Amino acid sequence: MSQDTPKIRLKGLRKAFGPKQVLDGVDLDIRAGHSMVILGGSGSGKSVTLKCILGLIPPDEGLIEIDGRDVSRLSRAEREAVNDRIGMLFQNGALFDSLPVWENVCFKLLAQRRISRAKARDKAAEVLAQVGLASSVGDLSPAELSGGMQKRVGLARAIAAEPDIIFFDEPTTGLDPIMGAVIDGLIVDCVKRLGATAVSITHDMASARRIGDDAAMIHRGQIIWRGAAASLGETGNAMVDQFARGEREGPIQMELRK
Ligand SMILES: Nc1ncnc2c1ncn2[C@@H]1O[C@H](COP(=O)(O)OP(=O)(O)OP(=O)(O)O)[C@@H](O)[C@H]1O
Repeated sequence: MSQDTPKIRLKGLRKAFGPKQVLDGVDLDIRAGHSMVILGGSGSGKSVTLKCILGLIPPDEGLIEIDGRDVSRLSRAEREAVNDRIGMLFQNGALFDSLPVWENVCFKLLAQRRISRAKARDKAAEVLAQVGLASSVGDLSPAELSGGMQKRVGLARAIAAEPDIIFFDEPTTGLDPIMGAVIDGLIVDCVKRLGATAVSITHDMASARRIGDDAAMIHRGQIIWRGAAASLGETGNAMVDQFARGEREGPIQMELRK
């Protein structure tokens, strides 16, 4: 594998649900060790793209490569081995209320018997510290935590198994702006510490600029732009700039009026 091989490559990805062509030839390279933010309107296919990469939805056509290897048609066992190297922070935290925080954090490691229960408590404390939480939080139930703390625990769980790819689904949704910025800072720190490749979906432009190196916009089932996340709002692409600035008037609205 050459140094230039993208960590993730999507080529000609197509997916329809009934008559609805959701992905219509998505091409996207995600650079190893970089953070990519995927933007797009509601229902544009961001989550479907993520689910295709995770192997949760089979694409109708196209290639999904991780480290240069096509992963779109793997056996279940092969797929699980790929997903072992992927961490995920879900939009709603998706913590198990029936388990204490420490078991949530080490869930994957425990399920795969990569760690004993005794060691998992120490491991959870270590990872909780990385997201700014005291080890005592490990003994609480997720239901006892604020939304911001739940996100931190979700982040701790996403990084505990030291994945080399991490997906972030709307990481700041539902948080106040300051907590959103705190979570973004933690995401950047954790991703850097692991040297991981990050892929995020977000509607929050401040967050996109903070956590992204690269950004790409999906529209009508295709990637219509990619560039530096820092340039969002001033990319020179009328659609992307309208979206990033949240303006009512512009090419995207004109299309809706048709
Ligand atoms: N399992 C499914 N069965 C049928 N249609 C689906 C399925 N999953 C997604 N869709 C449709 O695919 C389209 C894209 O959905 P997707 O969840 O990827 O949007 P999104 O870009 O993530 O939107 P949002 O920003 O609102 O979360 C939507 O019209 C949705 O209804």
